[in-house]
Amino acid sequence: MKITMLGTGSAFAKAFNNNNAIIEKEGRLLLVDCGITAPKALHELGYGFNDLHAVLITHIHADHIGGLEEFAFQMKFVYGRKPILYIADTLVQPIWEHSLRGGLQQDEAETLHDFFDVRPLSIGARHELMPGLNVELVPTRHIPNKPNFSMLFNGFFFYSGDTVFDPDLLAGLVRDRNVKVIFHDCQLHPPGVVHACLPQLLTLPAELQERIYLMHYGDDQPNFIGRTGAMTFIEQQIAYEVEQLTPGGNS
Ligand SMILES: O=c1ccn([C@@H]2O[C@@H]3COP(=O)(O)O[C@H]3[C@H]2O)c(=O)[nH]1
Ligand SMILES: [Zn+2]
Ligand SMILES: [Zn+2]
Repeated sequence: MKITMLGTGSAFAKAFNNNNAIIEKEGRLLLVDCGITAPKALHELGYGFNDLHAVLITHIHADHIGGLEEFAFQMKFVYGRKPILYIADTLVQPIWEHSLRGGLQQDEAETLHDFFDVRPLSIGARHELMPGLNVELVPTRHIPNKPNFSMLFNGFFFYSGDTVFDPDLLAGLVRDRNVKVIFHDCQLHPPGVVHACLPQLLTLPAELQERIYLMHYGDDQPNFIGRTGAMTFIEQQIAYEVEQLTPGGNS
């Protein structure tokens, strides 16, 4: 499985794009989140929306869904087909009513289903997203009373969808689920109120840190290179073979 971050920036970063990714498996592309900067970032990598097999959403914040209006309009009016939208079943109604409806609704296009082939994902099940790639939604804490999901891909690759520091969850993933690679959002400066912050992540034991790759960071990330313990910054617009990032892999 190959992953390329379209961006690795925090919601307010300007030197980095929004923290969205493309996962490639068996020749198909999955977009993981589609923030404000995603349309341009995709274009800069040589892709258009019609090249994507599907989009998967973690939660309803603009740096994760702000590009969906353009995605929907392009697919309907330029390419004439409905793209697959994978989203937690509990977010199907809110993403339309609280976000997309304002821009997308018009005569004869009254619902989310007029733009997307909606595939609701239930919690606690493993869902096949495309050949060779499955996902399990892991509810994570981000903003009180606002549903948010991290993603466990193929049982070994955990990708956080914006989460507070949760050392018990991380330890359990590695101990009980044999998770090998963790992409984790990282706010560089404390306090970590809605995201894990770097000083918190640095308290994790080395055997956890060595599996952790940091993303969703602020513009002063260059000042922190070499100050992340056994954790490694992921860089945007570089393709990584996830299997090679496992401890003992060839990274
Ligand atoms: O209660 C709140 C809600 C939001 N925020 C900021 O807004 C940003 C929205 O996107 P994000 O989830 O990537 O990061 C969030 C934070 O930077 C915050 O600091 N406290
Ligand atoms: Zn975010
Ligand atoms: Zn968020």
